[in-house]
Amino acid sequence: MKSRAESLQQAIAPVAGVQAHWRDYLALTKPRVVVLMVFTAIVGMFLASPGQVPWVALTVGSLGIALAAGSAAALNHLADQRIDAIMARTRNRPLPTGHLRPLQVLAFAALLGVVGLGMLAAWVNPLTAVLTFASLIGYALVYTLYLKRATPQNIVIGGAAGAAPPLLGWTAVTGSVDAHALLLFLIVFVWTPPHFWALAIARLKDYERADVPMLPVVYGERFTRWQVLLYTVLLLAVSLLPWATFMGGWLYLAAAIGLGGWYLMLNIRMVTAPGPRIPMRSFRFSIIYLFGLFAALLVDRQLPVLLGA
Ligand code: HEM
Ligand SMILES: CC(C)=CCC/C(C)=C/CC/C(C)=C/COP(=O)(O)OP(=O)(O)O
Repeated sequence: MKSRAESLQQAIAPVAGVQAHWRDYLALTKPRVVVLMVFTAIVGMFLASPGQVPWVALTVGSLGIALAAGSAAALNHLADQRIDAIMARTRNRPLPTGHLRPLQVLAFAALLGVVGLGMLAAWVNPLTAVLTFASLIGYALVYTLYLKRATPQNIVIGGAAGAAPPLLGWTAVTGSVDAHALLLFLIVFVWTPPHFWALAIARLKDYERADVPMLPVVYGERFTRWQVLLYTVLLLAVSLLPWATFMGGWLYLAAAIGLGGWYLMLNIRMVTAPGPRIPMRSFRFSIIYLFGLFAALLVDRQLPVLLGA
């Protein structure tokens, strides 16, 4: 019979012959996703600030949000290890390959979560800490453990967690929720379904094999392609609201129309051209689109400063 210490030692030791590497820990945090999220948070901070962005919000706020999001992503790896081991796209992740053990992942997620939320509570403000905690729970528990396995609308509802960062950036500066902050949240919220469903179409076989009820698995590929197009039209309309409400100027409007027009054309081809090529292109472009749209908001706001006016 093993002692508790031996069992614990076995749970946190790497699988024989497989060395855990710092890259495995980095992979747990879904770094590229978190980078884009933090970028949207930083844009939220700039738009919330009438003058200079407060230094503490910018540095501690961004780091705290990044650590909390990384913690949520690590918990997603932990909860999804069975699914991840089945899908070709995810089977090389640190848990399915045995590079890391569940207890190591749990300890790492707890560390990131406590440090990130602690930083926000201590140096930013309680509202930002509470909303960030809600996003962490929303993604790691509500989306991953429940919605993802329960309903094809999983990412529509669960998308609220991923859409939170611009709102979190805003509250980090002002300490309160504002209609403009909710508008930034709405843009990412409406962007999420076409972002993800394009990938789900391209990786349909993976989701079927893992028995995850993603929209194309339950309602078929054709229906999902139309849903992607529908949300893209809605996104184009919603993306004009920052201009209509004077949060963005003409430069932003041009970017919203240009990027939105391109995304719309691509997703029209989504319903006219069969095969996985357009869905994969649409998924990749969704990332360029969101980055470009938020970059345009930032440049538009900072233009007078950049031009020295
Ligand atoms: C519930 C909402 C979301 C779902 C279900 C979702 C789903 C996914 C999936 C499955 C991938 C592929 C990951 C991989 O192959 O490793 C991905 C990639 C990505 N997502 Fe999302 N996403 C969501 C929200 C977001 C948000 C809010 C952002 C940023 C603001 C974002 C940014 C990205 C980026 C940058 C990538 C590319 C990552 C890479 O190349 O490694 N996603 N997303
Ligand atoms: C605190 C805060 C801002 C939290 C947000 C957390 C966060 C990192 C959200 C990311 C959304 C995402 C990549 C979902 C995919 O999960 P999936 O399980 O469907 O995809 P997978 O199959 O690639 O794991």
